[in-house]
Amino acid sequence: MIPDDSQSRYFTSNPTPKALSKHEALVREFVDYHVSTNPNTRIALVTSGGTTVPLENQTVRFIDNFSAGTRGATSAEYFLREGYAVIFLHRQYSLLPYSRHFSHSTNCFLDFMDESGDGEVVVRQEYQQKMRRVLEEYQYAKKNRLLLLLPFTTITEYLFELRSLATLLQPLDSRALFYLAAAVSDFFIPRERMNEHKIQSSEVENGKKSGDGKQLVVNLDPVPKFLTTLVSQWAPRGSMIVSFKLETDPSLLVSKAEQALEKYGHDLVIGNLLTTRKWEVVFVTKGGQERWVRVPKAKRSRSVSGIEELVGRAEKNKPSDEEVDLSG
Ligand SMILES: CC(C)(COP(=O)(O)O)[C@@H](O)C(=O)NCCC(=O)N[C@@H](CSSC[C@H](N)C(=O)O)C(=O)O
Repeated sequence: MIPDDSQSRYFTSNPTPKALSKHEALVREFVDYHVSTNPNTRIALVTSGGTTVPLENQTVRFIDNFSAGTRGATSAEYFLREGYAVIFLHRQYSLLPYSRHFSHSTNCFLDFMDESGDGEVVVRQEYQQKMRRVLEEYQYAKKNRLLLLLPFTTITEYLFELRSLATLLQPLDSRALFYLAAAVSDFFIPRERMNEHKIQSSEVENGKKSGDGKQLVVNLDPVPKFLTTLVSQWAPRGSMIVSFKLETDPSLLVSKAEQALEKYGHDLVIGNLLTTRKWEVVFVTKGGQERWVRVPKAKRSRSVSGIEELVGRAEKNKPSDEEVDLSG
């Protein structure tokens, strides 16, 4: 399928991200290393966090979204535990695998530390077991080069990276898996309509930036639908592609997930609602099958990634039918 004009135009009218060539070199080395050390190696490209839409080329203001990267960071840990090597394409400064347990403002690492009797700084007794587990997994991933962290910020950086990384994973065929948990902007300002410099409030006040009143009017275009091209061109033949569908209206979720599956022709859509995303997801597959997966009420303080069942599906095509407890 030839990418439609809007997609081609998107890549030709937006500058290639400065970090792209460095990231491509890192991915080539990562893939070569794992394929040479284990020909059966499986690599998951996990995207995580929210993309921004700049309002000015020299960006002072941008449109962002709510995503903190919990889904992606949590799921990446499960992929690593399942033996995948993981390329973690994430929003810069969003949550990361392993450090997510201790980095957020609600989980500040200093709250896990204390001063021992002889003045040494130590991990408090009640956190020793958890910290040890996370530290061991982190050190194992690092020692075996299983986790490659690549940051993005804007929607443009994300889409350029997604196209390049998918193409670089081609040699892996069915050993590649795409887990698209990033919250991707649906609207953007085309470069030709983008202010170069900071929008001056004085321009808005004297009506230069709006129709009649003193509002700042911003006209956004829809981001071209790249999932089609990812599925039909960029991604390796036989790779498993999982996207997420986010809604706020429960009555839309399953049907929109089914429409996405129909439209893009990939393997699985994991649907989630903004308000309940941390403890329930719905797996929607071809043929309109839907399975809700929920974290039991008693464990809802921890996020759900849905990954065990997903990996089960990836490995065996279908998980067993019983309800699963997926507290992350
Ligand atoms: C972002 C969350 C909700 C996780 O939240 P945190 O744990 O706080 O990070 C994630 O689970 C999710 O739904 N991610 C996907 C959200 C999203 O943008 N989905 C797109 C589909 S994939 S983006 C592809 C693009 N729009 C296209 O169609 O080509 C959509 O709903 O439309």
